[in-house]
Amino acid sequence: MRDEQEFIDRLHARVDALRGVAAEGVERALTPVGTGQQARLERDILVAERSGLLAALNAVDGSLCFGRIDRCDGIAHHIGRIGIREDDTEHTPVLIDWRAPVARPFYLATGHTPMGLRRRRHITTEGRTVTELHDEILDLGDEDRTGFEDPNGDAVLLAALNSARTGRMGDIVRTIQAEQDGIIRAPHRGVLVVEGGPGTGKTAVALHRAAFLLYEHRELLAKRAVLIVGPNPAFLRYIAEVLPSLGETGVLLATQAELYPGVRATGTDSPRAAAVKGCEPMAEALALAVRDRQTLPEPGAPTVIPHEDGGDLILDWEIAYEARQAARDTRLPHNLARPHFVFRVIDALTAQLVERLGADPYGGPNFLGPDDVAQLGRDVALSRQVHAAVDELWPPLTPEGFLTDYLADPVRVPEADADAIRRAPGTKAWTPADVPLLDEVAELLGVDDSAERAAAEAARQERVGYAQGVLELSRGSESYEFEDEESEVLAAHDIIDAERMAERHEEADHRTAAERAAADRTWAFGHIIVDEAQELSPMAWRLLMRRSPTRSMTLVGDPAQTSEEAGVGSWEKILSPYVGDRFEHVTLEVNYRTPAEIMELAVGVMRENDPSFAAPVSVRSTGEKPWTRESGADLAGAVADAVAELTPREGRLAVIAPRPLHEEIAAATAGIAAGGEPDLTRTVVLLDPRQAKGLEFDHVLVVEPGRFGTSDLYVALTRATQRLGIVHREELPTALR
Ligand SMILES: Nc1ncnc2c1ncn2[C@@H]1O[C@H](COP(=O)(O)OP(=O)(O)OP(=O)(O)O)[C@@H](O)[C@H]1O
Repeated sequence: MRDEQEFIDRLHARVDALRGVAAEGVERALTPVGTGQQARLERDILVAERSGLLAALNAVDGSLCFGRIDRCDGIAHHIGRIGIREDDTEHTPVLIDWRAPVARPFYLATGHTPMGLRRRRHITTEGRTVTELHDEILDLGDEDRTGFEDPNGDAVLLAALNSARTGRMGDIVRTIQAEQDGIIRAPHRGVLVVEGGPGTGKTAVALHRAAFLLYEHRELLAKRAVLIVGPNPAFLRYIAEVLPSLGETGVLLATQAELYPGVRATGTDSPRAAAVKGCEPMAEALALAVRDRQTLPEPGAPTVIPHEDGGDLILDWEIAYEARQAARDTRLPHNLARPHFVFRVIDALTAQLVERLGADPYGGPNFLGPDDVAQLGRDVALSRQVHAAVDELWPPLTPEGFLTDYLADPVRVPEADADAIRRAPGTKAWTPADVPLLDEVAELLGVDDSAERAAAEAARQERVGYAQGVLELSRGSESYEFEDEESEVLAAHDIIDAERMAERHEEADHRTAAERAAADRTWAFGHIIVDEAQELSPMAWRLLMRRSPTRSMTLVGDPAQTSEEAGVGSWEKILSPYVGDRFEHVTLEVNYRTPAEIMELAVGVMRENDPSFAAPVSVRSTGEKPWTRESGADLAGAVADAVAELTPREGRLAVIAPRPLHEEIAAATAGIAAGGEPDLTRTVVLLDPRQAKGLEFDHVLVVEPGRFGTSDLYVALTRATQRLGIVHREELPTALR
């Protein structure tokens, strides 16, 4: 204990020193140096790196080192959340990052396959104080004993599983199990699907895989960022601490609702509307609806445009049809093909004008020369009326504007579907299911950013102009100030030209890759991790696949817990359009959360419909049977009583009840956190099954389970790590009776 404490003290002294250096580094990197794109880019990267290092050092402070391996060859390594090196010329490692290959035996070695280890030690610390050691002897011939031997070797795991919950997920880096380690470090570069029942550690594994990939492919992922998609904001808050505790900060966590920059999807859809918006045929419907906006005048009823020469320009069906065909033939998105349409129309109308003004009444060649024709073309191109007529036929569209119109009057879908998704007049808020549609439409429309690019160039020119002014001033002042001196002093204009000076004054972009990615719809992420992947609709998958052109993804989920109607039940169905059958599929089989007694009940519910349903095996049992209680007339009162009984002294209790009962329960139960996004760190929270997805609590009270669908009930029953109670007034589902 004393040896380990000395080591931890030395380690922290080193970390404190590193923290000082990193803080100073950030400061220094922030002061502008050098000129030109490259220098600025390097500076930004440096700032991001140093800030990341600082954040990492701060985040892992609590339990920096958690293990040690002693090899048979006499070498020992301490294992921790991040790697730390000595300040010597060799940069000797003091603490090995858990992700380094050297650390791997810490997770994989067994008495049967010791991987060259003599002993594995788990070190528990509180702050900077060592409080416990657990040793496992792996070389059975070794007679040395430390007195800290753990006879079963799983005391640390069981302590972690039994510990009181805090309302925030913790990392599992101390106790990653061998089957999980294989997934976390999987070398597979494409799509990796991780399937497993409740509590098998899917979320934990996904987050540790993110940390591993950031370590293994640091350079690429620091530039391209990692995106983690979770089912709802409460879940993202629940997992938000895990990666920082592993020393990783540059990751973007988002729900589907946040994946379209500039839009906050605060509205809600009925399950049916969400299902229709999410289904695959929506893509085709939107594509056709965009084409519908490329219209033609009725044959025989052309658009007549008065022109300044006193005559009319006739935009008829033939002209528009040919222009439309030519524009469509470019296969460009709507807004980018539009200029092609416009040019064709202007050409045709100019030809009319040339014909009218320059025609030789005696049948000779046209009087007008190329310059006249060009001038007439410009006149047509500048005519407001021509533009109005063209806009009518091929309007410039924005994704938000188009989708607003579309949802007011959905076309190209069956009547019943149109009824389901039609927005009530006056509704403005976007819903999460609208986000993939906005993205789809943005793709179909394309962004004609020529105006923005022109503006950016104009702004640059302005900066150059300003810099030139400054340099001229300095030239002017030179003759004045240094008039009589034979000075060697270099003036500004001697060492820098206006272009460079302008660049120097450009705003430096100090955002991390994750921040930049969050603001850019067309960002290609280095890796995407999707949790509760079974819930995403085909339209949402289209959006995500656009964000991952390299198809480097980890998808975790459990089809048995699908609650969204739009969710895709089978991995093959989700993935075959994008990667065919080229994806890896692994399954986790052990349930680390739910005790065997509770799991037995939950599995019974699933077997009602599917007698062959297979569930993961619980790693522990508590001896406490779940109980059910009939409430009599006063359901809310019975819930309040049960809450009083179950509320843990330490840890958390969740009441999982159908949404319509929430108001009544919240009113009867003092101190319960309720609402759309309740604070999960409070001792007692009220949730519906969908809010409870992915979360866990020490104790759970399920209310009126007869009202839940099968998969929602399965989710609700599998949230507890210790005790489960059920209160009901209505009849119980058969499996719970
Ligand atoms: N190796 C491990 N060591 C310690 N705790 C673990 C380990 N693996 C999983 N756990 C714990 O088990 C619990 C369940 O893990 P997690 O939430 O990742 O499961 P899940 O498969 O995502 O569950 P669900 O599908 O129900 O959301 C968490 O508290 C997690 O910390």
